Amino acid sequence: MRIYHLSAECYPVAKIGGLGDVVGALPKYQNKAGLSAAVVLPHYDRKFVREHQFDVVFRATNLFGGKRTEFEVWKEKADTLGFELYLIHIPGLLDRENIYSYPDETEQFIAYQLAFLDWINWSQQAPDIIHCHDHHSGLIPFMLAHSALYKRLANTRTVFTIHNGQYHGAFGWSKFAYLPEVDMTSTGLLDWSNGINPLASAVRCCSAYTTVSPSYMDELTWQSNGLEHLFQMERHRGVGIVNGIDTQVWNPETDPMIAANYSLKNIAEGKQKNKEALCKRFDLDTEKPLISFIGRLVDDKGADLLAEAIDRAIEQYPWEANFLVLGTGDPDTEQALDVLKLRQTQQYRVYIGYDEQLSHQIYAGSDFLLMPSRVEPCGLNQLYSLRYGTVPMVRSTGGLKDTVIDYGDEGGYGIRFDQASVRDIVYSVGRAISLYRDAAHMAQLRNRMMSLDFSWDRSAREYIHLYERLITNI
Ligand SMILES: Nc1ncnc2c1ncn2[C@@H]1O[C@H](COP(=O)(O)OP(=O)(O)O[C@H]2O[C@H](CO)[C@@H](O)[C@H](O)[C@H]2O)[C@@H](O)[C@H]1O
Repeated sequence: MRIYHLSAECYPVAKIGGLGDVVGALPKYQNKAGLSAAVVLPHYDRKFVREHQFDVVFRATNLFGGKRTEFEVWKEKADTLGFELYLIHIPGLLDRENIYSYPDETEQFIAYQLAFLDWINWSQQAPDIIHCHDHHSGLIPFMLAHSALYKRLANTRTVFTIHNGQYHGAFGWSKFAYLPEVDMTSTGLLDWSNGINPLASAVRCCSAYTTVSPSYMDELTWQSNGLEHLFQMERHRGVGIVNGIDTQVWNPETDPMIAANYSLKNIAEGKQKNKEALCKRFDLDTEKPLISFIGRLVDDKGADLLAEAIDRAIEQYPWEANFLVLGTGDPDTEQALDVLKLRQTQQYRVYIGYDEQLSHQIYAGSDFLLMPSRVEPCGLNQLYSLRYGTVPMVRSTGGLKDTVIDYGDEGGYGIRFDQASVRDIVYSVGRAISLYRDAAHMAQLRNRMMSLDFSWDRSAREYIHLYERLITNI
């Protein structure tokens, strides 16, 4: 079975968040299971691309917004990632460094999707499945189904995975001219609230759509930034599949980015060494429990609550816990967290920026990982923290609800709270401090967490079942 994954991100080529992790891992596990899965990204002028060799496997010219546009498809020569990696290269449009936020982002992603379809259409290779991730490739199901240009691909099925339903990639009808010739009677399938909405269109036109956890499938029906009605109508066509983690990249036993490797056999010693290294770097004492946050500093992650919650927790539990934040995002939140340093000089540290290595060190060296998310389609941080024996402290929402059981419940291992509020966070910090004081209980929980299996093997199989079902329905 041949599958192409289309996405804006893929670790380690281009990653901003969890989307990159998933697209960098799922295809690898699908190939391990006997499929032929490849990833197609826009071309970015980034470190990985500069440091690896590529062949140009296809070159053509198409019409884009009435203009003849040259594009190339590059393939990474050595397949170093465990899957074939293709880049769509369009001079002047898809040859830049950043992944997002250019003023012509809409044109960039439309051009990427068109070039991909033209490539597989003209080179006469119809895959079994095109698996689109988030709105950046959300127009493909529509174009495939409603443009006569792609009739040759009639037997190809499309799967659309929603990693974040808050962002739709919507744009005005004035840009309709960038799309290829389509059946004009079907253009209603592009529209939502008088604009072209790639996410809504993908949900309506794909063969099946998925969310990255079952709970998030339900949440979209009442919280999806204006698409609630659509998700209520289409609910029966959706499947929730919890993300896995790449256990090769995220493995405390072999992870080259952390201070000391450890496994189930020497958890206490391994955690201690990593905590010492991390605390040394940030000038924190190792006696207190270390509660950390890693992530994009946006309201969906509850990042706007952090500064006040940490400030209050330190006031309420003086000298009882240390806090460390790693993140980048909204300027106001960055500033609030930065300014807090001046007020809380002993028990709080922050690193504003993106640092992959530091994130590994924090998963390994912290005692608790805080995730006060308002919205969390799946969440990977809690899965990484479990793998590294760090207790996740999560708000009960989306995938966090599906993957973390409170330590007060049978078989539990994490700390859960109901509201994304300063009060609930501070209360959970109190629970973390009490738990930390009970060394035997902590040791038992660490054992339990590190024995859990959230690898991609299981979730990759669920995607394969879905593909098989779609293919046999042809
Ligand atoms: N400043 C920083 N420095 C270093 N590393 C950083 C970092 N900020 C974030 N990261 C890393 O980025 C990833 C974040 O992944 P998440 O799944 O938690 O969130 P995200 O919202 O990006 O993903 C969306 O897609 C994923 C994948 O489906 C869903 O799990 C999730 O719920 C959804 O919101 C982790 O690997 C984390 O370590």
